[in-house]
Amino acid sequence: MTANPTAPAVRVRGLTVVYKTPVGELPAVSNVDLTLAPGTITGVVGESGSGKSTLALCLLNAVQSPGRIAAGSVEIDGLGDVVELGGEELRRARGRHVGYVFQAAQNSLNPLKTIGKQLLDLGRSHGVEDLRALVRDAKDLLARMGMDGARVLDSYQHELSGGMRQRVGIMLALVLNAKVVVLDEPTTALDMITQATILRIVREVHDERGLTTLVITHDVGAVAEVADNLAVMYGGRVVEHGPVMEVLGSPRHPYTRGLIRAIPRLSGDISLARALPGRPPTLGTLPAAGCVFRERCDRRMDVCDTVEPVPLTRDGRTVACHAVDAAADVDANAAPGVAAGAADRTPTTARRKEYA
Ligand SMILES: Nc1ncnc2c1ncn2[C@@H]1O[C@H](COP(=O)(O)OP(=O)(O)OP(=O)(O)O)[C@@H](O)[C@H]1O
Repeated sequence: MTANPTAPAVRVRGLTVVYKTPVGELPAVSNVDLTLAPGTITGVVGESGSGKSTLALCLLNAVQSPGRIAAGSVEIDGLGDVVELGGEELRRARGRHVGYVFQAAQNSLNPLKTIGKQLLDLGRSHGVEDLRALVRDAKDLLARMGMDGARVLDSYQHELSGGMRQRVGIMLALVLNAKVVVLDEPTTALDMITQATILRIVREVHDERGLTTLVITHDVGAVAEVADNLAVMYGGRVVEHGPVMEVLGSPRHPYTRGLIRAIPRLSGDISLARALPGRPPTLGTLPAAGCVFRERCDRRMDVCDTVEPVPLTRDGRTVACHAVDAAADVDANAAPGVAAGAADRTPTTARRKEYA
């Protein structure tokens, strides 16, 4: 898996998204920094409500009322800060620059038009001149996903199964040749075998076309198959981010460890799988200060109640956890030749930059 350096980078900085609730606006995504390196696939995992879809919508500046982007930027190479785009510029960017498969894509097709008609509408609305080539490309993508392209294009959505509609959604996200592709739960309506096939095709198309891809999923196992990097979200924060095999192989954040421990095993000792105790926070139950994960954490310290941990990057891995920082400092202090400043625990933005 070699990343394509000509693909666009995506830089999310200080992103905060709030939703209006009866008790005021509350953050679903809080001050998130996340870079998608050019030509890589980044998986985003986390329990329901952790903010994955909200973060992904920001790549298209598509957060809908009662939500809004309250702060931050989403810079995409060749496009600029998407948060600043509006009107016609934004409409053109969607589909052309950023392809998107929405969660429940299988339900988002127009029931009154054939898939082929919707494909042509999409092409025309983006000024595609060679509509024949567009249809050819669509058929090719559908065939790769195991479908009869001509038949599918002649069908209405009710004539297709949920899994077929989901694959149509993936085709529509890829067919305009967008260089940034966001897939929100792309395989939920598919059985296990088809999921694996679709993710393999996503990987192939990603490599062939030199894309930068974000894949949101609940399925930690599936993401290991397809992603280069993994971001773990909890309570609207990215609590850990790094190369997928490293994050899954030696998770540092207690939440990542809990998520991995909770994966049911198909072989070996089934009793080793342990559900993470407690429940993820909702917008209303998110603590106003301190670490959002502390109530469920097995490494909770006093500082976690009052100070929110700042994401620190070491050895290409970003983790937001006081306990991990404390342990790393012990190691750093034990190692000869390490700068004394590494033991400074002051959680400031300046410090974050220094590590990043
Ligand atoms: N339209 C909305 N109005 C109010 N709150 C919302 C709205 N959409 C999302 N939220 C809240 O924002 C938080 C993040 O939701 P989001 O859908 O981004 O999470 P998610 O990780 O994608 O969850 P899932 O895996 O279930 O899709 C949740 O607490 C959710 O209840």
